Amino acid sequence: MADLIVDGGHPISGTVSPSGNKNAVLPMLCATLLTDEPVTLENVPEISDVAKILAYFESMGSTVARADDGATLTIRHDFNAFRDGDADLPLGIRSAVLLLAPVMVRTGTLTFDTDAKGCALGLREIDPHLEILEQFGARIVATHPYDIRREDRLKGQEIWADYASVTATETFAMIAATAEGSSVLMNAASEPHVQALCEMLRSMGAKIDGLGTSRLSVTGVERLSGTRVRVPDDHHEVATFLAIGGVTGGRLTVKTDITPHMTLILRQFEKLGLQFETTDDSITVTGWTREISRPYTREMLPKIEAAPWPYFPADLLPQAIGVAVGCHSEIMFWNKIYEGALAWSSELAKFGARVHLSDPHRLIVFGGNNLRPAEVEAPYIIRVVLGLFLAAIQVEGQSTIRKADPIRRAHPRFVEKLTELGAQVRWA
Ligand SMILES: CC(=O)N[C@H]1[C@@H](OP(=O)(O)OP(=O)(O)OC[C@H]2O[C@@H](n3ccc(=O)[nH]c3=O)[C@H](O)[C@@H]2O)O[C@H](CO)[C@@H](O)[C@@H]1O
Ligand SMILES: C=C(OP(=O)(O)O)C(=O)O
Repeated sequence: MADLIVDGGHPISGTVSPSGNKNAVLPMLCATLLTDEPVTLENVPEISDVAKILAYFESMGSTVARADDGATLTIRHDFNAFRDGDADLPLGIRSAVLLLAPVMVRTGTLTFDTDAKGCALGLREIDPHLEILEQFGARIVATHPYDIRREDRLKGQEIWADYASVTATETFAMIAATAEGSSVLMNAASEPHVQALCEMLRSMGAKIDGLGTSRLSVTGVERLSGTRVRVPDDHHEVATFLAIGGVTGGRLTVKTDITPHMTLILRQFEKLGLQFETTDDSITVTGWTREISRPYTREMLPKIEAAPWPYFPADLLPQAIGVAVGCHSEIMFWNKIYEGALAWSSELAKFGARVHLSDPHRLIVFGGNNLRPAEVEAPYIIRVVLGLFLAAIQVEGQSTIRKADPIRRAHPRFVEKLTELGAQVRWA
């Protein structure tokens, strides 16, 4: 495990381009299994989760060609069955669960023994995925390890999910695209990455309606073709860079075409005193007042709530918390999704921040802290490393974030990009 050494208190200014969205590229890579034709993906981030999925493809005999820009991949699969011993799905990443649907559609057989655990945010269940497979007609023959099979083409279904799950919605879309007849998913997730997968499937010939809403309807087609598509920029990374620029007193511009997806995200960071200017292809952080916006309802505690899209994303809550520790007054953070995503907040006390974990979902950050550099340890949660980084980078002096490696799962060249913008930060 590697540590991040952060020399805080220096303005980070300039212009930066964000990477492709990890949570978009992973389902898009998995969807390449739905066709025998080549698929080209542009703006692919060089991250360890992508490397694990590509290693799995190559172990199955698929070809992966990388263009000179390093970010354009052309993938072609020609296996249609597992050979003995080849069926190990990659472990240790949540998106392993996204291989289940396309492998089932492609080969008719699934054997695996993984809980597809990702970041340590609480229980990461696989039940919604298995339920969808079963509802479309696959049979669970054995569990732990799992042996799941289908005899015929999967059959279209109307499903009303318990909750709007990102990866389960992606599983649904990948199965329904070529299932017989029509399918509907109520309580579908609608995150930008879910929309990106559905747009990719459409460009392969799938008939999908309801993108960006909670009702996805799909008319199954016999086969999907190859395509060439671009992975969207990562809205988590866009917001993170802007926050880093703001808390260091810099003026930082992020070049991106995803400003329409950033409206609520920027509004929540504005509650923390960050100031932005937006154009069609860029967002600039221009200042940080440290003042939390006061609600008109004077008795109410200001709050930022994270929930499934179009709410503020749970994967941005740690970064918002990392900004809030430097503000002048108090604000509550409410993670409506995960029951284990806030325990790390006790590390913030080492910077001199005062926080109170009200229950597993709600955290109050008190303002007016006299922050100091600290040595802290990150849990296995990508975006918490960024939250701790935001606390460290705003304080003058040297801080250390132990076990910071999880950011390599989503944010390529993070340290290099920040160094180019004037940050004093390095791996150790
Ligand atoms: C590879 C990938 O894309 N990972 C993302 C995906 O994970 P993932 O798809 O695993 O997350 P889900 O959307 O399934 O939600 C995770 C867990 O939250 C709980 N839950 C969720 C929604 C809800 O309304 N009620 C509820 O209880 C469930 O216990 C569920 O197991 O979406 C999460 C939520 O945006 C993000 O944090 C992850 O980065
Ligand atoms: C929680 C995350 O990832 P995963 O679901 O892959 O663990 C994340 O991307 O912040």
